[in-house]
Amino acid sequence: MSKIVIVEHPIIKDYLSKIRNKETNTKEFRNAVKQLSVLIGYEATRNLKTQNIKVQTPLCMTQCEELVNEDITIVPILRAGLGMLEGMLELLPSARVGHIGLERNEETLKPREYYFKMPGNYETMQTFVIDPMLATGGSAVDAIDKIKEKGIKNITFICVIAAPEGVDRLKEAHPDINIYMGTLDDHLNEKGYIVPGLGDAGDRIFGTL
Ligand SMILES: O=P(O)(O)OC[C@H]1O[C@H](OP(=O)(O)OP(=O)(O)O)[C@H](O)[C@@H]1O
Ligand SMILES: O=c1cc[nH]c(=O)[nH]1
Ligand SMILES: [Mg+2]
Repeated sequence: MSKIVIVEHPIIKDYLSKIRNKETNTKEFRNAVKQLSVLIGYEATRNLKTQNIKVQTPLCMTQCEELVNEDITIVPILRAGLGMLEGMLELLPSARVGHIGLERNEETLKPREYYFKMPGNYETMQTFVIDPMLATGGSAVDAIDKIKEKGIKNITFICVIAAPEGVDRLKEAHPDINIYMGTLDDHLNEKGYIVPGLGDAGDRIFGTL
């Protein structure tokens, strides 16, 4: 069963109000998405393994914990997922990066794949798939289908805003995937946009309005 986590925090709420606001410019929008990625990603990486190490402080030897050097890959769904990459790499600076290019057809709302590149060691790899928006869920389901085809099993999906329709579709298609989000919105409109949402995340991150 999928674990569905809405990461509740006053700083997340504050950044969400910035990205929802249609007056927020590209620079501020990009920065807010990056900060949200760090805050949501922090929670999504809570179960990473640590190992004991001894550290000499200026006063004495002490027992500490460091991250186990696991094979971690962050997978942004292009384009908008790229807006979350910098924040995730701040948390996991040694992670590798895979890319999946998907674009929703405005009429059918079905995603079209135009790029796919994943680093190797699929059996042991732990992946974090990132995309600010989970709307119908079509893009996330397709991206995770493709990742699983490579034999990758350990997958977490992280988004900023999700619609109930997308969460239901993703957890039904991939019940083994945990989903982390900054907020769960109300519904999708007739054009497949999340309401209240923020509009088109890719356009707002890259200034292609
Ligand atoms: O859940 P879904 O209904 O599939 O919608 C969500 C997808 O739509 C957006 O990407 P878009 O297709 O606009 O591409 P872009 O990132 O290049 O703007 C968003 O970043 C997701 O990938
Ligand atoms: O509201 C939405 C839905 C899909 N993609 C977006 O960027 N925004
Ligand atoms: Mg878009």
